[in-house]
Amino acid sequence: MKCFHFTNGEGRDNEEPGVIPRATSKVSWVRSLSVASSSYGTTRRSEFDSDSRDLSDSVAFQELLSLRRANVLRVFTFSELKAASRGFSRALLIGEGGFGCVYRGIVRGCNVGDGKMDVAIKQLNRNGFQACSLIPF
Ligand SMILES: Nc1ncnc2c1ncn2[C@@H]1O[C@H](COP(=O)(O)OP(=O)(O)OP(=O)(O)O)[C@@H](O)[C@H]1O
Repeated sequence: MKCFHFTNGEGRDNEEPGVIPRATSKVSWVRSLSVASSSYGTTRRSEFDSDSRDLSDSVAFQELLSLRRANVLRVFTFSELKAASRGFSRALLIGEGGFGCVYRGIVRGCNVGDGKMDVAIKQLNRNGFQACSLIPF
């Protein structure tokens, strides 16, 4: 999983937001986000298999860079991610990585399909950087 730290959307060049494309992309509040996917809304579970993951992450990173350049990225607030995962419900826990737990969730208002998207949301450990991440599921 790639992690990008940023502050308010006006960050340094090396601060890449982990976001989903959307027509409007104004940022009012952000935390650290991360994203790993090569195809929004159509991520296959096999992308998390060890052999394909590095390539998948690399493709996703390049895609995120081009989306950011096109200014069609949307940053989700902590509240949105919390709501999407029903308050980081243990019932929606789908995994755990070195930096925190990953929850399944649904975000709305995306510029894909019916506007709803299944995502994986990582909540970083409080002992590290307290933040969330969002990954197309
Ligand atoms: N997009 C996703 N779709 C489905 N399951 C996911 C997704 N992302 C993560 N998971 C699940 O959560 C687990 C932990 O994922 P994570 O990316 O946090 O692992 P990691 O790379 O080892 O963690 P870290 O980057 O914190 O070291 C995965 O093994 C997987 O089971």
